[in-house]
Amino acid sequence: DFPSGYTGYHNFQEMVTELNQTVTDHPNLVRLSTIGKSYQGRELWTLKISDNPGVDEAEPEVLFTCNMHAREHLTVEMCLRIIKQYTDGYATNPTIKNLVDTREIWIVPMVNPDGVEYDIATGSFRSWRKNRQPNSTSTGTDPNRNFGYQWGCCGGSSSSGSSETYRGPSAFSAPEVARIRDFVNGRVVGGVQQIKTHIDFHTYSELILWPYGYTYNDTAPGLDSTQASAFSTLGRRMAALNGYTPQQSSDLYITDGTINDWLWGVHKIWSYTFEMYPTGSGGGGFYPRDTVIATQTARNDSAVELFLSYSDCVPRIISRTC
Ligand SMILES: NS(=O)(=O)N[C@@H](Cc1ccccc1)C(=O)O
Ligand SMILES: [Zn+2]
Repeated sequence: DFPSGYTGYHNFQEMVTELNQTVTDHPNLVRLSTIGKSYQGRELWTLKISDNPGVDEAEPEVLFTCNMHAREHLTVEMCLRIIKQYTDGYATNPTIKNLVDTREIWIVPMVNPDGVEYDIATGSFRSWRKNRQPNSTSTGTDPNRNFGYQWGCCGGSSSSGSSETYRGPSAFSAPEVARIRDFVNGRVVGGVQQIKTHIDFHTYSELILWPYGYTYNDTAPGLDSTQASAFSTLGRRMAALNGYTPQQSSDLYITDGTINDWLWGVHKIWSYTFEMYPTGSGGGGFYPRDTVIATQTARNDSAVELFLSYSDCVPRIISRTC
């Protein structure tokens, strides 16, 4: 489990308990489901937040994913913060009520539960990143290099099983990644992808990133200059609210097989990565103490609210219609 100084972070069971409590507290606003199992058989729990959550209403859908990388424990706290804000806040905050009434919000708080539990199993952090799936030479596939858009195309991942950025033997070889694929593919209704926007929360560096990661070019097949402008405008507007640095993800380094590139490349979902606190190892790197959780999750409240407000039509932010 988490060592002293870190007990405020949620392990897998504590996260599940929190989700179950939310269902108890807000039965008319949420539905809890699983999109399948991790490699070791842990459920990939997913919470839907909306008015009439038992009905698929003709409303834009938004996806939040967290804790894809095991050691990035602050991110499950970010997903739990969003859950709390948009359920507890429903009765008292008209802005939140309007967003919940007019959108369907999907939250996967722990994409990589096996990695999370492995990282904390001994009571001392192991700096584990990947999932816990064996490979030919070692253990672990990096879920954020295993998605099937430009998979392994461009030197943005590794073919070595021991590497922190091992892409897997094939796209979607990681069960956790395949389950996200299946869930998103399942949201194509009448030929139209219902999910319009997505944020994947990571740590650390305090950045807001947008596609493509596989190329340095601002535009590329499937991403024209107008779309690039919408991505960067919304990214910059959110960064102005949380103080992170906004940039195309390849400005950081080239990556291939990321969730962002697949969601945009295949589904045209406006997909971002938020790299959370701290900026550098000075702030505790991957392991800031639990005393920062409240401030560093609330720090994103207004950015998330702006994001949700544009989730019906992101190009509206540059005065375009959808
Ligand atoms: N969280 S992190 O330290 O792993 N950094 C992320 C950064 C990242 C995230 C999404 C697209 C490009 C780059 C990574 O997957 O390498
Ligand atoms: Zn990460």
